[in-house]
Amino acid sequence: MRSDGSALSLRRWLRSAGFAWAGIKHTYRTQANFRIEVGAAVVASALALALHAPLAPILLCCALVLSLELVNTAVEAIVDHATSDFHELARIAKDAAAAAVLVASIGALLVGLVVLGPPLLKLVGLWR
Ligand SMILES: Nc1ncnc2c1ncn2[C@@H]1O[C@H](COP(=O)(O)OP(=O)(O)OP(=O)(O)O)[C@@H](O)[C@H]1O
Repeated sequence: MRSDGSALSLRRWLRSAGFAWAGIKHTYRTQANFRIEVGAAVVASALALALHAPLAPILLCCALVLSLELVNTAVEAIVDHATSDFHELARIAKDAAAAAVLVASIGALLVGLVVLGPPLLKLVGLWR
């Protein structure tokens, strides 16, 4: 009985994960910014590994920026579905969602500079 329940929960979880993966694939296909952010995440993570810098803050920042880009894509889709007319509330929703990505990206850039900057400067001999 209990194992049946666990199997059902796992199947539900896998089904939800499938929908989520479809959302990631759609965003990657349609949003150039998301592709750039994925590329930046790969480069920053590889640099952290190569320079033996802390990986956790880099991964956390990448997850935050990519998640907010996914939410931004969702907001754009909902707004476009709701109206094709120009509307002040539609503008506010899209601008605020885009601003969330911008704020997270600036934060991620600053964290990247703080975490990766010193080991990079040491590597090129500009930091003792
Ligand atoms: N229906 C609308 N009503 C009012 N303003 C809108 C509407 N649709 C878009 N805008 C304005 O135009 C801006 C750009 O909208 P758009 O949907 O092109 O977003 P985008 O960030 O360029 O999307 P994408 O990344 O998919 O190209 C919005 O941030 C908003 O200011």
